[in-house]
Amino acid sequence: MAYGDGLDIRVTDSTLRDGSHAVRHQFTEEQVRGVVRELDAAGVPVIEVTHGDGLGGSSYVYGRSGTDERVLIKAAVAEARQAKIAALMLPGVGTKDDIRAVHDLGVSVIRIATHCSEADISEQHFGLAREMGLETVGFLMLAHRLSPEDLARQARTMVDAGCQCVYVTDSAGALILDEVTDRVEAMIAEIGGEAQIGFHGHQNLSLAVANTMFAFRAGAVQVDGCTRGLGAGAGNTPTEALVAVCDRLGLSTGIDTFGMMRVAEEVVRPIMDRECVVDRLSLAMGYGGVYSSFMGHASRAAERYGVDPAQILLRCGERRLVGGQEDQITQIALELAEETS
Ligand SMILES: C[C@H](O)CC(=O)C(=O)O
Ligand SMILES: [Mn+2]
Repeated sequence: MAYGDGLDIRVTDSTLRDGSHAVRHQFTEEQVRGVVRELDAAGVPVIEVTHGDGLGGSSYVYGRSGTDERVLIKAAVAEARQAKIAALMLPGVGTKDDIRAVHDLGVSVIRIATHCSEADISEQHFGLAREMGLETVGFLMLAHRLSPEDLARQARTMVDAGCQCVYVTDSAGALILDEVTDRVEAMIAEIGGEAQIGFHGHQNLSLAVANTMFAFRAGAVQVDGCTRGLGAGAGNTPTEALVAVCDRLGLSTGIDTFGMMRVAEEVVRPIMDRECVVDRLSLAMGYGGVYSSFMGHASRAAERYGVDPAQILLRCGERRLVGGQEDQITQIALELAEETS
């Protein structure tokens, strides 16, 4: 299966959205301009720019943005010559007014994300986005928590509402190879022919590139990466490594392999606080199936209450917490502090 438009796979680079988690939502306008300019020149077809938790995410609970995301989005649109600019929104965090506003700023792809079992909360947003002529993508987050068949049923809800591509979103970096294949295949059986399938990977179990290739082989034609892996938790599928693998396999992404390597090293690495790595914490998250963006919150709560961040994260996994329940991380830290006092 191929994406079309001469591409086998269409890559969306989410450095300036998922990477926002890893820099505590402090991207500056200058950084966004620089990264967009270079990714665009390397041929990246879609670049996502938003607060890490999507439109409207700047808040006490999720973390305040250093620069208003609309300023960043406007700057990204101004810099892009060929790339489409995408924005992510989570119904309830953002609203339909946010979709209208970023459409007016020049965003052309809207990606609407829900927990994997809650697709129905996205219906009105897909409807509005299609009426406005936006390209639509759906994210079924923490996709490891549902069976392939149940996930496919959720994908059906999104497609019926107007979604043109549904992503298997491995928010915890918890899926392992065939588990990706099974989910993509189940979605193809349910919505193939009506919509495309995508895959968004995290690196917690060191499988992001391999999982992405398993997704492609099963029929996914849109995939995500973050340059230098800059993203939540252990980071995301590194775009430059993904592009190099596709190149070696003769799959066209439209992206310049060596250009991407340069952007990763010379443009993105210098704006990172630290490398995104598979360490004790991020690996425990992949193992325990914990939402990647909980890592920063857990580290801060652990420091504040003098408890082990890995224990916080493992408890988040046991309780099957989902995005939006970040306040419970503090609650768990307090419980652990009480248990050990
Ligand atoms: C809002 C989340 O960070 C979306 C995402 O990238 C994921 O679930 O993974
Ligand atoms: Mn992610």
